[in-house]
Amino acid sequence: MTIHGHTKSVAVKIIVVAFRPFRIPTSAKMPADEGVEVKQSRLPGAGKGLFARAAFSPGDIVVSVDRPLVTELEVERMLDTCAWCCQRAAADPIERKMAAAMGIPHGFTEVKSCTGCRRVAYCSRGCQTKAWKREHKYECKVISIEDRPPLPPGVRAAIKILGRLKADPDHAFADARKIMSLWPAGDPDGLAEISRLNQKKYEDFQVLGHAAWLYSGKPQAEGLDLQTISRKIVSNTMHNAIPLSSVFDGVPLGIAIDPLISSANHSCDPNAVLVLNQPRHEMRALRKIKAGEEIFLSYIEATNPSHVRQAQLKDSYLFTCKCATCQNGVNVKTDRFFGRFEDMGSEYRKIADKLVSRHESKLSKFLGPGGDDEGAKRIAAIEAEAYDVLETGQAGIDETREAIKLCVGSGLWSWTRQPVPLLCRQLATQYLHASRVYEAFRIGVKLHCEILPALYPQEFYTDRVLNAWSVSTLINVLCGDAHEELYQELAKGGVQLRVLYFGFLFYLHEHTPRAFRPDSSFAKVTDHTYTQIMAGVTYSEEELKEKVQAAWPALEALANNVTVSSF
Ligand SMILES: C[S@@+](CC[C@H](N)C(=O)[O-])C[C@H]1O[C@@H](n2cnc3c(N)ncnc32)[C@H](O)[C@@H]1O
Repeated sequence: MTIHGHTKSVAVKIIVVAFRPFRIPTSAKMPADEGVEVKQSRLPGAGKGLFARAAFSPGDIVVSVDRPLVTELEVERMLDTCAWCCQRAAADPIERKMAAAMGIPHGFTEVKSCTGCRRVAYCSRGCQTKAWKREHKYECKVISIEDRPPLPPGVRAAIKILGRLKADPDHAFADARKIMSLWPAGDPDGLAEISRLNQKKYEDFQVLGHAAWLYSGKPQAEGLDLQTISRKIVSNTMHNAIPLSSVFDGVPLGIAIDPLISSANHSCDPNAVLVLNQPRHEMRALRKIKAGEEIFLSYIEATNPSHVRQAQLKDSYLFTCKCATCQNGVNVKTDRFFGRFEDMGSEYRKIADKLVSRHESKLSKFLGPGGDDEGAKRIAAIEAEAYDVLETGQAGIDETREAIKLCVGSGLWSWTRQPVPLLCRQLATQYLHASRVYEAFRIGVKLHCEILPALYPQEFYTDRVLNAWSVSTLINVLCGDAHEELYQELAKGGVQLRVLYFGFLFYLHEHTPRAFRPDSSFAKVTDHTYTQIMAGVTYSEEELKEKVQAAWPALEALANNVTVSSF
């Protein structure tokens, strides 16, 4: 088979949204814990932290846990996702068909609901048995009551832990104590701080904790105050939750909490990242970590400017970040603008003036310290508008595109200063939903060639690998009959899609096992694709690599040509 022919055999229409929202991948792992230890953090007022006992190189697994101590699905996922291994089964028939064609697990996973409660589901007898033995027997009756609304994840976690505590206090208390000892609820100062920062949230969690105890039938266990334990577990589960999302498409699945992974403090310049290999959680080194160094994850998108990060950490996690980056002040890479306000054209100044009044109430959130002159206010107003488009969840293609144009067109934002990269990811997803394959491909290429390498220097970073996978599947679609005309037009301009496909195939083959694991479902899918495609070509890998190298500058030129005026 020739290069020209190869893609026809694997062309599938991609409707699965493979562009994930920009988020730090969130699953951790706890390795055999000899490599790490929990001790007092050097971050002021941050309590304990996770420390390396051995040296790690970039990409090394620092911690790996088969399954976190607690995982709880979102209420919306309880009937289409396995409550034990967290594998989702796509319900939409078209999504299912397409995912199955690509060998992606949510395309062929089947889940069956528990016949006792009909509130949770499992993908296999094995998962159901393990779940029953460990936890479901404690919650099945409690959650089955028909007129009871579905309970939030933190409450369900507390119900299971209370059940285990009642049945086997000696054993279960060790686990419960580990969760309770996490900050903030594990520390009287931490609790006082959260009630000061957000009294309502604090009280809500206390009420939910009490509800979990009541719903569990007011359990008692000798020597234990289960009411207080229930409140602490709900509070700490909600405050320290690691969000779980599906590796292939970023669908939010639920939350996890684990004493080891959850001991890692946050840094805005993390040296490790959490990767979910359902249901295994792994923490991987992003750079060299010396023995004795503290290991940090980022709980949020660390490439946001510092005022946005601080606001997000306060809103979601109720703390003020004391990491080294934040201690150094705001003049860090994430905060730097590309241009100066004085150079902003009059057209953009006028737009910014209008935005100043529209966003008056939230300008302070976007104003850097000491910057409240007219220029700073206009910049803050543009930023407020752009983050609004990102965060409301209501924006359409036009709004997202306009927000990118506003930032980059103003001359102050580069393509790599947030929220522009986040908006690009959003736009790519929106184009995909609208079946605008070529536009999604262009943005994906811009992300691959320019934006993501600048934001995440590690080639094995999961978001880079996932984006490469999206682009490769889009090329596949563009090589199909439906896009023949466009294909020829691109070829005339020097963009040889079928050759470039191999560039992505090789990239994925090399980096997926490192970003995830060789035995992860994602690595299996990319490996299968690689084997299938390579079996059908007459060239050797070396020959193909040479062709890719020669074709690559055309792809880079395409990325470079994605400018505000070409939108
Ligand atoms: C998941 S726990 C991490 C373990 C925690 N330090 C402990 O002692 O249990 C998250 C809590 O740690 C603290 N923390 C984590 N990162 C921090 C940071 N960068 N600055 C200040 N406090 C931090 C906050 O109290 C936060 O609520």
